[in-house]
Amino acid sequence: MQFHQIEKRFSPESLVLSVDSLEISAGEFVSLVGPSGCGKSTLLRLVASLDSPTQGELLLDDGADIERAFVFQDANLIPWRTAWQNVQLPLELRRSLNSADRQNITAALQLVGLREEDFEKYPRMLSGGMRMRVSLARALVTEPRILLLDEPFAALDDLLRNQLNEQLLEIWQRQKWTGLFVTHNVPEAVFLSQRILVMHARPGRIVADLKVPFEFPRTSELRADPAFARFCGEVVGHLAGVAHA
Ligand SMILES: Nc1ncnc2c1ncn2[C@@H]1O[C@H](COP(=O)(O)OP(=O)(O)OP(=O)(O)O)[C@@H](O)[C@H]1O
Repeated sequence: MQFHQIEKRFSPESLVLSVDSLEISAGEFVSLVGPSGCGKSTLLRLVASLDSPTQGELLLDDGADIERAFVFQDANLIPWRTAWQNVQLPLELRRSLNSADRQNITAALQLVGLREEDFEKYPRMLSGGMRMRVSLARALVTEPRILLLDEPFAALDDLLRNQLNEQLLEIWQRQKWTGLFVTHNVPEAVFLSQRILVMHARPGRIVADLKVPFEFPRTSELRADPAFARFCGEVVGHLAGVAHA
């Protein structure tokens, strides 16, 4: 994925996002961190083609038709559909379901850690963490090559967030989609990513592009490693630089 001289304005006088040059390799896991309003969600929406740049060129590998899926902070499940039926939705919007689709729905729900007894439950019967798992399964069932995640775990407690981070990484290592992950949580960005883009507001732009120096697979022990804390400190330093710039 390549950004060339990208600008996004919602009105002529307000430059919301400006990215001169950025390249993200296929299969890379990249996090975006930065203060509120610096354009993180806008950048994701441009990649998803939910919005278009005012200027510049955004090239996606395999062209504009590349399969993309979005996961938001709110699970956005349909209340009158079961977990299984929610995951079914993006497939049924495209075609009538075949038996391979049915297997894929079950596989996606299992992949995110849902038990079979939960498949037939309605969203109100599921915990916040389980709802987010269903939301993730609904994105994965379309077999995206690019997965866009906008603060998906922000509403969850730390323990659950850590657990979902570990599971998300396992899934990524198996499927190797390109991951773009927005978070305000620096340890989460460090734990998940190969690379962190630190952004600055007004206009939104990338001020640091940091390679995360930890090998995969990553396990929960990494969070207790002093090198992990040091690197988080480095990212926070860049953010603080952003805050005081
Ligand atoms: N549809 C829109 N119309 C007008 N302005 C918009 C629109 N969408 C976003 N903006 C503005 O663009 C800027 C960037 O918004 P964006 O949501 O991308 O920031 P963000 O970094 O994701 O913020 P947060 O961390 O708070 O979610 C903000 O000033 C916002 O008000």
